[in-house]
Amino acid sequence: MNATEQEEREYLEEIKEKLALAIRRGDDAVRQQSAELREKKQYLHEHQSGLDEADLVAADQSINRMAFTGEAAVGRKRRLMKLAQSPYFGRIDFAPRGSREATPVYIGVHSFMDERRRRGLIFDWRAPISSMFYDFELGDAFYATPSGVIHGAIGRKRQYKIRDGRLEFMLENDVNIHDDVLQRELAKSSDDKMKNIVATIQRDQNAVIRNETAPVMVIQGVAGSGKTSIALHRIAFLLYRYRETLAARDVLIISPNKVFADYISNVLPELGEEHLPELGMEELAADLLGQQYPFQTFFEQVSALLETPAPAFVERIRFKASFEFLGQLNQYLLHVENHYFTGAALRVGSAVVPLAFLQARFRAYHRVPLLKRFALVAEDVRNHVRAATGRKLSGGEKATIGEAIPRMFKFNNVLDFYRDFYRWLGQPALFRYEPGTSLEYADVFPLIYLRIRLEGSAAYDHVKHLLVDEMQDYTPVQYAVLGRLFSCRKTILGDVSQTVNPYSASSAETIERVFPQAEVVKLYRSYRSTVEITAFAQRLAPNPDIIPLERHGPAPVVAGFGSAAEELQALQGMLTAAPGSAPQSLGIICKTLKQAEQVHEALQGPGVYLLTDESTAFREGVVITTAHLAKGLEFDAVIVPFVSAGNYHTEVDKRMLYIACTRAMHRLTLTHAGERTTFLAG
Ligand SMILES: Nc1ncnc2c1ncn2[C@@H]1O[C@H](COP(=O)(O)OP(=O)(O)OP(=O)(O)O)[C@@H](O)[C@H]1O
Repeated sequence: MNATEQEEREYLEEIKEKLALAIRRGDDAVRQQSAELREKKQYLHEHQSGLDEADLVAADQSINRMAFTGEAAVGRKRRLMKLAQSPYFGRIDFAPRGSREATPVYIGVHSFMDERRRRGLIFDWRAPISSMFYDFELGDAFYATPSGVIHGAIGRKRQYKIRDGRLEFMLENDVNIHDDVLQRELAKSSDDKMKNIVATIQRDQNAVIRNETAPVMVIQGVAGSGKTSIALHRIAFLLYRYRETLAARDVLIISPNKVFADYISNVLPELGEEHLPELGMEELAADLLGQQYPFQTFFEQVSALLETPAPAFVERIRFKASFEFLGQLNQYLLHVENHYFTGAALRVGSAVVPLAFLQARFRAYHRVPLLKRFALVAEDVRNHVRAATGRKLSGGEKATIGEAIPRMFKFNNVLDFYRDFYRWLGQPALFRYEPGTSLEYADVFPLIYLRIRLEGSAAYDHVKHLLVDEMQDYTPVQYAVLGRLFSCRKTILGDVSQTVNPYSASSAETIERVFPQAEVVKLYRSYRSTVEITAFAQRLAPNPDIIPLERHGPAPVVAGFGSAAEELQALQGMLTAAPGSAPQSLGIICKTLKQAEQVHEALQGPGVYLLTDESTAFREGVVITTAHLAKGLEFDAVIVPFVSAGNYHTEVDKRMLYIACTRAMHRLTLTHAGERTTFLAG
C-alpha cells in the first residue's frame, strides 16, 4: 500500500467515525423528541376536557410539527447510515481562480457537514461543485452556481469503491481512468433491479441529467445507452435542485407496464429520494374514458399483430398513428365548430333571437370546450332577450332557452362525433366498433383526444414533472393528449429501433412536431452489452452511429436442433449447466406469450418465473417472458428460443428479435428447430 492509499484509508476511518457520531447524536435527538411527543400526547389526553378549542388546535399543530421533525430525523439517519456504508466515490481537488490552494471535495450520494466548522465533508453528487467531477479531467474547470460561474483548476481527481465501509480500490485519474471504473461496473452481474450509476455518470449523460431549462426534454438513445437510468437520475437531480418546490409525489412516470415500474423502483430510494408515483398508459386511458368503453390493451394489439396481422387492421393502426391523423382530427374539430351549431332563429315570447347572434356567441367561447359552451350561450341569450323585451323572463322561458341551445348542436355524445369524423374524412371503414364489444387500441386515444377537446379534461395540475419512457410506442395523438393533460415540464425517452409495433412508432422527430419547444438529445454510446452482442444485434437493426463500449465476451451462439422436442430439451440442459459459473440472471425471451407459456411448462422449477402482461413485479432468477414485456429490462444472459424461419418472418417479428437480443449484458444464445430465420442469415 503506498502512502497516498494509506492517507486515504486513514481519512476514510476519520469520516466513518464522524458519521457514527452523527448517527448517535441523531438517535439521541430522535429519542428525546419521541419522549416529548409521548408526554405531550399524554398531557393532552389527561387534560382534554379542560382545554378550549384554541388550545386543542395549538396542541394539535405542535404535535404535528414534532412528528414532522421526527420524520425528518429518521430520514436523516437513513441517509447517514447509507453514507457509513459507502461515504463517497469520488474526489476532486479544486482551486478557484486566484487561490493557490486546492481544497479536496469528496463526492457521495448525500452531503455530510462538519457542523462545528460549517465545512462540507462530503458533497452530494447533485451539488453544483460536484458537476466538475463528471465534466472535467485535470486542469481548467468551472461550475455554475445560482450566483454565477466559478472558474478554477482541478489539481487531482480520484475515484473510490467503498463497500460496507471498506475501501475496495481507489484510482488516481492522471489519465482518463474514468473508463476503468465504468468497465468494472459494467462487467458485474445484474444481481438486482436497476441500480444507480452516480459513480460513473458520463459527460454527455451528465448534461442531460443537469439540464434545467428544457420545458420538454426528448432523449433518443440506442439500446443500453442509459436512457432510463439518466431519466431517473435527472429526476433525483431536479428533486435536489428544486427541493423547496418539487417533491417526489409531484412527479409522475408513465410506464409501459407494472413489471418495468417495479424494475426501476429501486433507483430513487437508492439515491435517498422517495418512490415516484407511476401510471400505465392504459390506466390513464381507463381514467379518462371511464367504464363506458372497454378497450383492447396495447399488449393485445401487439399480440394480434404477431399472430394474425390482417392488412385492414394494420392499415387502421398505421393511419391512426400518423402525424397527419392528428392534423385531421384538429381540422374536423374546426369543421364542427363552424358547421355543427346550427338551426333556426330562436323565438322566446315575442322576441326573436337571430341564428347569426346564436352562432356568434357560440364561437365567441372558442377557448371553452365545445360541449361546455351551451350554458354560457344560454345565459347570453337570456340577457339578450331581457334587454330586447325590457322585462324579466319567466321560469318557463329560461328553461326553453336552456333546452333549445344544446339541441342546435349536431351530436352530444363523443362516440357519435368520432364515428362522424370518419364519415367526414370519407373513410368510414377505418372505424370498426360495435357497441358491446371492445374498442380497438388504436381508437382509444383519438377518442380521448376528442373527448378532451369537446368536454374538457380532468385536471392533472398537481403533476409538476412528467416522465414518459418507451416514447417510441406512443403515437402523436397520445402525445397531444399528454400535452393537454400535463402542462408541466416533461422528460420523454425511448429508442425508435425498439418499437414493438412498427406501424405506430414515433421517433424523436415526430414527438418534436407535437412539442415544438422540445430539446432533443441523442445518445449513441451503448453500455449494456458486450461488443459481440451489440454487433450481433446490429445485423437486425443497423445503426452506423452506435458506439459500443469496448467490453468483450463470448460471441452469441445460434444453435439449431432437429425437432422442437430436442430444442426444449436443450433449453432444459442450459438451465442446469455449470451452476458455479452460472450467470445470476437469465432471461428466456420469446416472441409470443403462448410460446413463453410453452417454455415455462417445459422448464418449470424453483426460481423459474413466467412474466406475463398481468405480472406486477420483477422477479430475480430465470425469467421467461416475451420481447414486448422484456423491453427496458436486462439480464446477464439471454436465451431466445424458436428463432426459426417460420416463427420470425415479418417486420414486427424482426423488431421483437432485436429487442430480445439487446436485453443481454454478457451472453446471448439463440435456438431453433428447422430452418433458422433469414434475419440471422450469414
Ligand atoms: N454511466 C454509466 N455507468 C454505469 N452503468 C451505466 C451507465 N450508463 C448506463 N449504464 C448501464 O447500462 C445499462 C443500460 O442502461 P438503461 O437500462 O438505463 O439503458 P436504456 O437506454 O434505457 O436501455 P434500453 O432502451 O435498451 O432498455 C444498465 O445496466 C445501466 O446501469
